[in-house]
Amino acid sequence: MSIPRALTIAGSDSGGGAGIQADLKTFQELDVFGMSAITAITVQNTLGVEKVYPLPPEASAEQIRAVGSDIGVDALKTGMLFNAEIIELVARQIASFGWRNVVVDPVMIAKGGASLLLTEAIQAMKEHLLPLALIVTPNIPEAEVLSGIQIRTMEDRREAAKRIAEHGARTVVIKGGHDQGDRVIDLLYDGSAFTGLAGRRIETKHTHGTGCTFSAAIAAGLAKGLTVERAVEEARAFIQAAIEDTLELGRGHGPTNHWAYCRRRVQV
Ligand SMILES: Nc1ncnc2c1ncn2[C@@H]1O[C@H](COP(=O)(O)OP(=O)(O)O)[C@@H](O)[C@H]1O
Ligand SMILES: Cc1ncc(COP(=O)(O)OP(=O)(O)O)c(N)n1
Repeated sequence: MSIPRALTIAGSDSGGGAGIQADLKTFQELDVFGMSAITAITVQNTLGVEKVYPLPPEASAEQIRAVGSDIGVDALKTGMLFNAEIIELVARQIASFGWRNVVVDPVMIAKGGASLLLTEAIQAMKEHLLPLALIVTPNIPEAEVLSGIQIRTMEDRREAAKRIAEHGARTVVIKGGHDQGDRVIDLLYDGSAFTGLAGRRIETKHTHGTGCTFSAAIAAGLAKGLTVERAVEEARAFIQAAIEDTLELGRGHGPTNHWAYCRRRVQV
């Protein structure tokens, strides 16, 4: 039996709730062998990001080459990439391996307001990374930046998804974690049709790393051979359980519970 293998190309979160740490926990919980290429080290806890130390761009590229040429990659996700040089080298590696199951989480700003992507790197993301994406998963502010339009209504959200798809991403999922009201709606656009995936908004401040965890769960599903739609569905179930069964860690925005989804499955 072959073991599904997934790679995360992202930043390290010392607090363990987001970034590489969240991704590897998610891969492990979803029965996928996880590997990492670290792009930056953040000094971070539930109170916010204190400092960012980007690694030399070649360090990211070499980690990708090392695991790709030896262990192999069934699916990958990108997270915090920080600058244009890292984006360009990462995109070059992905293209040279010909990997197709690519999930791009266009991480820009942490919930506490720290910048995780330099403004001048946005163009590089559009130009070099989005054309390689099977799925791109912006939250609402990221979708505004990538599409160049303000999102107020569902119609705006659909228009933004279309514009983001024009950069070459095959599927766009605009996440609804920033929605107001009692529902969150993730909007999926596959280049021709829209699907609104609605769920109950869970009232909690402990949502640190939701976007990282969601995109990692999608990558895990793709690594296991799920379709895009099924991988997104399972990722939604995974993150909802992780938000609901809160861990109450730290004094700020705490991490989600990466054990919750599988523990619930064992109980039923
Ligand atoms: N309070 C919440 N209740 C239910 N689902 C949520 C909540 N916050 C985020 N989500 C879900 O978590 C996933 C990540 O979304 P989001 O928080 O918008 O990403 P990001 O961390 O990039 O801002 C989406 O599937 C979204 O619907
Ligand atoms: C190292 C690192 N990568 C990404 C993020 C942002 O994660 P996200 O899932 O968008 O969650 P919040 O920061 O919005 O809570 C991060 N903080 N650190």
